[in-house]
Amino acid sequence: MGLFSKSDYQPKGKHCYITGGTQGLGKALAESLVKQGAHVTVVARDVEKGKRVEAELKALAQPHQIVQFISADLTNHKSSEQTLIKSTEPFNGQAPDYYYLCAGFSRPKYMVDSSLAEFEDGFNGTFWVSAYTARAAVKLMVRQRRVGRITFVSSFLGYTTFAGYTNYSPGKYALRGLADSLRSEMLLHDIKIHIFMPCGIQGPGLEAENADKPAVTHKIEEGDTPIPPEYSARAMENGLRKGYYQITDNIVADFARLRSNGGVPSNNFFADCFYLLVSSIGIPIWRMTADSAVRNGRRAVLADYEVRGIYDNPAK
Ligand SMILES: NC(=O)C1=CN([C@@H]2O[C@H](COP(=O)(O)OP(=O)(O)OC[C@H]3O[C@@H](n4cnc5c(N)ncnc54)[C@H](OP(=O)(O)O)[C@@H]3O)[C@@H](O)[C@H]2O)C=CC1
Ligand SMILES: CCCCCCCCCCCCCCCC(=O)[C@@H](N)CO
Repeated sequence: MGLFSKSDYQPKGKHCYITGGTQGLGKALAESLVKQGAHVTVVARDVEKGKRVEAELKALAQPHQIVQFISADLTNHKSSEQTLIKSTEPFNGQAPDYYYLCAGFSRPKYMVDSSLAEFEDGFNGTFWVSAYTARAAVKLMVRQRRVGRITFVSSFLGYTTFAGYTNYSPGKYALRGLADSLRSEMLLHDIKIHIFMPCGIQGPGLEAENADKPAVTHKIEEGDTPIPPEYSARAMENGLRKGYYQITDNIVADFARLRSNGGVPSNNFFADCFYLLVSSIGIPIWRMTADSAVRNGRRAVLADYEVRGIYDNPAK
């Protein structure tokens, strides 16, 4: 977007559908959108928290703005579809305009230590939790000949990954595959697709995952300083305003973006050439440090497995 041309990202008066809008990034976004004059639907599971957030958002809104919370588990495709339809009730059945797919969760663990359920929950809670809603949204919008935009939320760990994220990165990488293909298809219908690839975001989600994060995973992440959800939401909306397809929240993520990007549209052609050049040297160096952090953690992990009787025990 040029300095004097108006961005076509204009939440005012739009119906914004925010999954995971009751805390962290999604809640910060909901607040920002309400303040900009949007109608907002927030979706998450916990009813009590949802009602509380709905009241907080209503307090920020003008009387004509619609603010509603709907409780649903979005890892289920039927509830994902029904929830979207339900959100259209105050709008005469018209599909929402802007979608922000923030719902997600993360419980880092070594694969050796994960149950099958934890492994599957990881993928469901990162991929299907957004994919079902995206599918329902494009079908509804196209059927109604509506235009709009869908923003997925992946992660820095959707570009590159390391020990501890076998149940998280696969779904976050998969979201990138989905968004890349959908972006191309939606050129047919003038529906804009974006994907946000943030680094650490402070809040209850991160606190919960840090509570039992493997030491090696912690160590590799030392170089990243989590930012408040409001900053993260602002980075996302800045990218939307500029019309970026892949949106990052810092320069390190831009290095990862250029090193792992499936040939998607550039943000800024010349800046992207620079990021690619620097990352061609920087990323391999970073990978050496990450791998050595894993090797340095080896002794403690193997000793722990010895104590827990993992070795030569078919039941573990
Ligand atoms: N925090 C971080 O460091 C980073 C986070 N991300 C990603 O950004 C997004 C936001 O993260 P963060 O701010 O930490 O979010 P939180 O973990 O704090 O909040 C997650 C939100 O999603 C909702 N949610 C989770 N699972 C479901 C489900 N199955 N159905 C419906 N709603 C669900 C939660 O509500 P409820 O539990 O009531 O359903 C809550 O509102 C996530 O997708 C995360 O993976 C990316 C990079 C870094
Ligand atoms: C030149 C290259 C240098 C690279 C330095 C990189 C340092 C590692 C950053 C790891 C950041 C992880 C953030 C995402 C967290 C996330 O998604 C989880 N919290 C899940 O919720």
